[in-house]
Amino acid sequence: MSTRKASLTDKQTTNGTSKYVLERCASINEYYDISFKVMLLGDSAVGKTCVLVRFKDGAFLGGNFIATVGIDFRNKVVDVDNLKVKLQIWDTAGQERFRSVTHAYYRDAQALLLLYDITSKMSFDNIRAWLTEIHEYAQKDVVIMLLGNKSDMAAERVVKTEDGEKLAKEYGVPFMETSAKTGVNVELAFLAIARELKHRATQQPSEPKFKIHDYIESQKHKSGCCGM
Ligand SMILES: Nc1nc2c(ncn2[C@@H]2O[C@H](COP(=O)(O)OP(=O)(O)OP(=O)(O)O)[C@@H](O)[C@H]2O)c(=O)[nH]1
Repeated sequence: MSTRKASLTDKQTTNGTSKYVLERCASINEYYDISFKVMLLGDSAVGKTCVLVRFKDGAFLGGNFIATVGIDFRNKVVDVDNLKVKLQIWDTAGQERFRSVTHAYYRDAQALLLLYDITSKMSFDNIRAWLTEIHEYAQKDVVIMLLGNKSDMAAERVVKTEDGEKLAKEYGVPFMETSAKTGVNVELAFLAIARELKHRATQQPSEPKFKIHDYIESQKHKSGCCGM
């Protein structure tokens, strides 16, 4: 189905190397004002596909693990301050053999959600290597968020919450523990990214700067949730 663009471009800003266009677009199924590309990265089996499906469909993909081949994407439109923000979310294959395919997509992403699995020390240790790749291939001003997934698996946990927090602090990126199984913090992660991107794109110099860390903390406390 084709998307009709109603040529209502209101505003265009440049921010470092990235360019955002505020546009009003419509199709029968989808209506949005502004759109951004978000990529999910991290080792195989950390739960990237499950986090995306939880956010998009509100469901958990349990059962047999089927590894992503190459790259896949899904769209979701969310409301941010009366604007319809479309997130085009690219789910990448974590397996090493697909890296050269996924590298080609980094440059177009405005935000990256980098996942590890709290029950896998190796997936956590590999985060530094992922960040090196990101710095090599992604836009300089890309928004990065670190997520420690599978927070429901308390008995199998091998990565402490504090270690995730510490690493995120070292790289200056926001951090949350999520569970695709229970849904904890999944929506918050995407909404925080949507807000950050929307603010970057539309912010007037007179407006106060959006602070993603503060937003996350305030929303966590509002919903009364924590890492679990
Ligand atoms: N308990 C629990 N299991 C999860 C969670 N997220 C994912 N899983 C399970 O972990 C396995 C891997 O999940 P996927 O989402 O396919 O992993 P992926 O990161 O997309 O893997 P690749 O496609 O190979 O990169 C599946 O068996 C999921 O059911 C979670 O939050 N909690």
